[in-house]
Amino acid sequence: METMTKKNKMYLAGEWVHREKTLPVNDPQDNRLIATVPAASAADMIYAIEQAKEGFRICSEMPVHERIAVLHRAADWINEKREAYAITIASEGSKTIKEARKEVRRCVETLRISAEEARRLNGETISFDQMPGSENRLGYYYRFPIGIIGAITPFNDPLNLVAHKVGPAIAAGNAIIVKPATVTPLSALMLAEAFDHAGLPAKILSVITGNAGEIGDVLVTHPDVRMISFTGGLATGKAIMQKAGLKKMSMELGSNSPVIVLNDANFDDAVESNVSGAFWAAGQNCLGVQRIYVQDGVYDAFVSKFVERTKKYKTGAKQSEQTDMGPMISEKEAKRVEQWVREAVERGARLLCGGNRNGAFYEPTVMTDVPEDCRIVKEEVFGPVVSIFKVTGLEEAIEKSNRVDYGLQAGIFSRDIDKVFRAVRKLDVGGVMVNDSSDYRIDAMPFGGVKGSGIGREGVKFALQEMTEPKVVCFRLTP
Ligand SMILES: NC(=O)c1ccc[n+]([C@@H]2O[C@H](COP(=O)([O-])OP(=O)(O)OC[C@H]3O[C@@H](n4cnc5c(N)ncnc54)[C@H](O)[C@@H]3O)[C@@H](O)[C@H]2O)c1
Ligand SMILES: O=C[C@H](O)CS(=O)(=O)O
Repeated sequence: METMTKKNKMYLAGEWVHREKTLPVNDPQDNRLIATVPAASAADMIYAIEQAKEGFRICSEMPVHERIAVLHRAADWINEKREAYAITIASEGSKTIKEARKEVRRCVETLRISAEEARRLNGETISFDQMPGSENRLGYYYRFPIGIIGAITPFNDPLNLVAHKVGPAIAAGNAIIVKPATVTPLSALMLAEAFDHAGLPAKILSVITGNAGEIGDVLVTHPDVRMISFTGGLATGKAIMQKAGLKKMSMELGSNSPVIVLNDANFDDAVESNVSGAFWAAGQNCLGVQRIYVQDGVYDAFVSKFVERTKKYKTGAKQSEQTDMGPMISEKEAKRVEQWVREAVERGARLLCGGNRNGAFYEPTVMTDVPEDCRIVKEEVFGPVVSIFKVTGLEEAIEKSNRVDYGLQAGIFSRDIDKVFRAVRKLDVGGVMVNDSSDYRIDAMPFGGVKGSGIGREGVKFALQEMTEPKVVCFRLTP
């Protein structure tokens, strides 16, 4: 399947280049080879960084209106070819074609918001005369781009999460080098195609494919790379931070999202929202619903309805319009989830549906009575498994929600405004979705978490702030 016009090439400082050594890109559904990409060397990454120095000069000197125009042209290109982009996501990754189409729409939105935020990257005047002795001074601060940004991205949203780094970087006037997930590089390369066609000057953007250890370490440790914008697992984030040394860090890491359902919740709404939130992208979603704390007055009815609805969630071939959920990213990951579920069941958990694996496919799975010290409760499952717990009330639900070393987003279903605001204040997370599951995001909102879920925020305006620095300018006027 023709997934991109620049087959078997990577985007190195504005040039499409082959390499003799290549890596396979396989469809996780059947392991079919769909493409090969260059296995870049450490020398390639060093070259990309060298070229990015000139790229940063070029981008930082581009008038803002030119950056805005490039971002909109790239968005236009992707929108015109949206089905090809969706097919690529649904081929190299584990999303269904329906899920992939939504990611492409969001990528277009992310680039357009980046263009808008480029217009709003302003400073402020400063009243220096607030201090005695500074009566004859005036000035301001403005924000300037920080230089070369190293972006490392995960497999599960292989297009939009790359756009969340490339869009703001270019909007702010930086140069950026992307090391996409080794298993899903094609979408990132197609994003580069869009910018190439949009007329982005050479050397500003590179998308370097290859083994993380070899090229990732170079990108992370090189002194001319002034920021690492990482999205991925907690363990990888920690490893990167230890290697990086003194540079800006944006860490969008793992999660283990809780949802609270109180007795007064809109019951059917809570069921529908959390089934979708749990099994979207086969649960390989940092905002995926992993734990649901249901108040005792509606617990039995909720569990029954949730299981009934889960059993109707259709697992199958990703390219079928009737499929709700595809495979996981690999059989290895599906086996890990299978093992975590088995551990829980052996320790007394009740398996109410799912629990079966076929290759990389793992059925949507619901458990109750899961011991709280099981990995599937404490760690990030990153798979299609939900554990439902009965609670006596809001305080118990909040306390148990906060017990894990993650804090990205949570959901709460209730009509009681006082209880909702109590949860908003006390849930130790970066976002609380009220009468939505934890799996709700728009690309303009601040996005990120606390504890093991990361450092800093994405969401375009907030990424732009992280990818720039303030510079103060003060004039002393002669009396
Ligand atoms: N918080 C968020 O916004 C967000 C969004 C999506 C995914 N995630 C998280 O990402 C994880 C799933 O994605 P994944 O499996 O691709 O994560 P991962 O940590 O395995 O890999 C992420 C990226 O890091 C690279 N990498 C791995 N080891 C590296 C190293 N030593 N040096 C440099 N780069 C290295 C990988 O090649 C990949 O490009 C989950 O934990 C999920 O919660 C978080
Ligand atoms: O996997 C985590 C993603 O950031 C969530 S979303 O796809 O951006 O909503």
